[in-house]
Amino acid sequence: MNSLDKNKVVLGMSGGVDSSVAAYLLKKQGYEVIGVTMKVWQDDEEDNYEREDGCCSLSAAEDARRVANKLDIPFYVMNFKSVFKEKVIDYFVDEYLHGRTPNPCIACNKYIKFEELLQKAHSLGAYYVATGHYSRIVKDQKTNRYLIKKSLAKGKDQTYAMYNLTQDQLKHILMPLGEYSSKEEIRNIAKSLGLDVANKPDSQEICFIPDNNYGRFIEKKEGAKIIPGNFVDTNGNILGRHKGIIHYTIGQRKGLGISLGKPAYVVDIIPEKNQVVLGDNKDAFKGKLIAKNINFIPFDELKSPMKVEAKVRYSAKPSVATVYPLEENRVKVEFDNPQRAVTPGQAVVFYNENLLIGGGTIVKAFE
Ligand SMILES: Nc1ncnc2c1ncn2[C@@H]1O[C@H](COP(=O)(O)OP(=O)(O)OP(=O)(O)O)[C@@H](O)[C@H]1O
Repeated sequence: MNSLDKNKVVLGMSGGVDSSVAAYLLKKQGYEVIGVTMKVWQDDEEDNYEREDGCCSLSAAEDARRVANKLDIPFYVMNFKSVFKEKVIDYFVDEYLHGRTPNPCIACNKYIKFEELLQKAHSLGAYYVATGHYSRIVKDQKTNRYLIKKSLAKGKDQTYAMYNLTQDQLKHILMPLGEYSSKEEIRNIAKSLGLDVANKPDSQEICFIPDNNYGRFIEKKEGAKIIPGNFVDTNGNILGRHKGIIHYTIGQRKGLGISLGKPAYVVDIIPEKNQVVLGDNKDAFKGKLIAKNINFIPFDELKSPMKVEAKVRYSAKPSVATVYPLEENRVKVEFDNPQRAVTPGQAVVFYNENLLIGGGTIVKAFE
């Protein structure tokens, strides 16, 4: 570790405008920057890097290479396919098969970008790994802990997917975009540098499923295990047939393929019975949840109940709640106002204004 150079950083470059501008900003700050595009997504039969879309397309790597050339920084394409399959894709598929709704970006941040890529950075002698995420990492001078704060760009903040990073990871991460107040500013920097990625659209939610059809993606990989079952009402009465639990998520209304003469919403999924429970919109609201695999950022352990603002999904508004510590690294969260579509498998993430307090994986929601 002693031989790591604190002036050297490996930057994950996805060929988009954010990581391209991050390269420029880091270089301007005096860092020796090494650009890396990770190839992460692989298909069993075909090599999907050849496609024109998705973060790992050939064109994405070529975009990143062109930016690196223009900024005069070394650039490599590295193969992370097998670890990405194990830590992100297999987890993603398995969660759906068990009736939960996973968040692959959280797994990718923890295990790929800030673990595997960080290890690569260290093997190249770099102390830091950097990304174009909208998030701020600051060191608390009093406690010497690394804290995560929301980005200043409203609507772009990506801290939700970082709640489970450790202090050891955080001390090696740089995110130079967090201090900027809008994406527009970042695009303008790219334009002023003459980078042709300046107007590229934002990347979509799941990088390895470019058409967003995750049901088909899982079916193609795990076809045999997807078994149709019953839609039931909240009293357990059978309403009709569903296509397999992987095709549904809590709160879903569209694409149910059943007509009940009134709007119907998925309010629960019972994997043991292979059932999807349909109800009214009001049935999709829950006031309490249990979460596991809890990680806190400003401290190691929660010793007494804490008032926070909590988010139950990436796009949810933070809502006032109390977090109660439980055994086995779990918590109970009680919201002041019930939340819609609290979904097992998704993360609940706690904030105190701009400060990320921590979070965990939702196990169940109730009342
Ligand atoms: N395939 C990849 N290889 C290397 N780094 C990556 C890759 N995909 C994402 N990253 C890094 O993670 C950051 C956040 O990724 P995300 O998918 O949210 O992209 P984004 O916010 O649209 O950024 P960009 O505009 O740089 O694509 C990127 O800015 C980049 O630093």
